[in-house]
Amino acid sequence: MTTIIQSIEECKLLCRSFLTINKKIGFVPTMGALHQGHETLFKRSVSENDVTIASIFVNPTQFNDPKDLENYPKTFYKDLEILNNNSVEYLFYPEYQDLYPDGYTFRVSKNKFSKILCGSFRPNHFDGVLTVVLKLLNVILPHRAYFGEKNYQQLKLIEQMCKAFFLDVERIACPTIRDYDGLALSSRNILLTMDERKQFIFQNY
Ligand SMILES: Nc1ncnc2c1ncn2[C@@H]1O[C@H](COP(=O)(O)OP(=O)(O)OP(=O)(O)O)[C@@H](O)[C@H]1O
Ligand SMILES: CC(C)(CO)[C@@H](O)C(=O)[O-]
Ligand code: BAL
Repeated sequence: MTTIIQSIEECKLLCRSFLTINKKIGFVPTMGALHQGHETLFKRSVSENDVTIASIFVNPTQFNDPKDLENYPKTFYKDLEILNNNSVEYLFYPEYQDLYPDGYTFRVSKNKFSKILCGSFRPNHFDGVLTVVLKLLNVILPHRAYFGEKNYQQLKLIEQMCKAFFLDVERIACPTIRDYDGLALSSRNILLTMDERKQFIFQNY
């Protein structure tokens, strides 16, 4: 059974207790609405570590469009079933106030590479991503953290941040899992109309 942890303090205590007995922690950060793409990250972490912790947190600071944040799919009970079925031991499920006691006055800011590609049409998106990932890594102190290659720019920026701040975590890049028609699996796909879906498949190739 996956155990849900909401408090930062409880999560820190638990993770540090694993470290003192030399247990390797694998961490898979997500925004929920889990699918088979996420499942490959869970499976890999479970097979490579003593304990796996997933997080679900729809991080408001990485959304530049309030409608996108409002419409982001939420499927908590199905997510819990997926975590259980994949033998993920812990779900870290914090609230905004817990993760941002400073009200986002402190942040990780990356110039240059965060401003191009995806970052050019989602202003400040990657500052929000990097800030929340740094917070989560500091709470959990995992040996390994798992990220999808689907979000390639995100993956590269997280790798650069870990190097810049001397974080010990090993970053594991996982291949993109696609749907029957070739479209990369994505939590937001359930919001697409058939026409939008066809257009995205076309853009994929
Ligand atoms: N199809 C996929 N294959 C492999 N990894 C994936 C896939 N989709 C997402 N991931 C990875 O899972 C992690 C959590 O991603 P997230 O919860 O944002 O889901 P998402 O499907 O990318 O959602 P969105 O609709 O926001 O793009 C990220 O590291 C992401 O790269
Ligand atoms: C890494 C992440 C969990 C940070 O909110 C998010 O950007 C995601 O799910 O890709
Ligand atoms: N998986 C990417 C996170 C985002 O779109 O905000």
